[in-house]
Amino acid sequence: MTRIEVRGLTKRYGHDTAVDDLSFTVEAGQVTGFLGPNGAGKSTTMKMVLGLAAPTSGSVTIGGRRYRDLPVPLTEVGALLDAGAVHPGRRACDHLLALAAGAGLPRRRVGEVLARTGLEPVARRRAGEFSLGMRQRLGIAGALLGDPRVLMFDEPVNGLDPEGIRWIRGLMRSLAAEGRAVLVSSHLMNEMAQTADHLVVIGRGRLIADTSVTEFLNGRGEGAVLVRAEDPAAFALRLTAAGAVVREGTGSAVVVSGLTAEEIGRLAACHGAVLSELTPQRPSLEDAFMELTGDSVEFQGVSA
Ligand SMILES: Nc1ncnc2c1ncn2[C@@H]1O[C@H](COP(=O)(O)OP(=O)(O)OP(=O)(O)O)[C@@H](O)[C@H]1O
Repeated sequence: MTRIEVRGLTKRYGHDTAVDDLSFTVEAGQVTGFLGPNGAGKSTTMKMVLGLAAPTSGSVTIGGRRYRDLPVPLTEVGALLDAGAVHPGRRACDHLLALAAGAGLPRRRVGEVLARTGLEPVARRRAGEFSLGMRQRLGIAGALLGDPRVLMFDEPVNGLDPEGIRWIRGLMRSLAAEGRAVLVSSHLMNEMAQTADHLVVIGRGRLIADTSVTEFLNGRGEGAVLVRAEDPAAFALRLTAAGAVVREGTGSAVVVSGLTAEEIGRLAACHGAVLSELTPQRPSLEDAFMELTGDSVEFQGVSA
């Protein structure tokens, strides 16, 4: 099984450390979400996987070999780093034919990847006339050309409409189902939770979390509890006396932290309070992500 292995990877630009002693593995048959705020070092790491940037120290291998030691790289690893990197005057099919010829791949692969990415009807149009979604598909067609076992996509859903996003999600899932190792970067936790099996989270170049999505979702503790009581003011006093922190919610509801839903239910039963709602509020995925990466955000705005 071909996998990407990142070991002690470090990249410094002058005094700045973009990637800091990073180690993780991208397994075959899975979509691994590569998450981090802007400037976390995701693109730099991906460039090092592809030999486009040299590590200051550490190593990264694809199927046990460094990128530069791969005899025909396009057949081992495909990547979409920048969808804009196609000459605007080139027809989509000519762009792919040139890539195929350069890697010694048969011409039939061009037809196959055009079909897989839904670009057949526009194959003879120039890349400069393409929408962002079509350019993304063309970039992905190029990544798939050599039928590689490892695929990397840098922010593939950025700027896409819902249809484009759904298509990319489906494609990632099907590539993983074919046994390929798929690494996808994003700064959106919600997006990754819907697509990925595994998450590698980095901040300021360092590893923050390396976990399955299921583990991550289960590990998020119970947050506050939404409570709707017949007499909210009276029950709020009971809650505060029991050590809870009570905030106003929408309508007559209050948001309670410091007690579990079960404890609040018992308290209500004990005092004969009538509740019409008792709902644990799980912190959103984005909240959980912000909590994880909060200290490593490069530029923080000041809220009013
Ligand atoms: N060629 C370069 N020269 C100097 N600094 C660089 C270079 N490339 C990246 N950096 C710096 O390295 C850090 C990591 O950047 P990188 O683009 O890898 O982050 P990222 O996680 O991909 O961010 P984003 O989500 O914004 O694309 C940033 O502080 C960036 O300014």
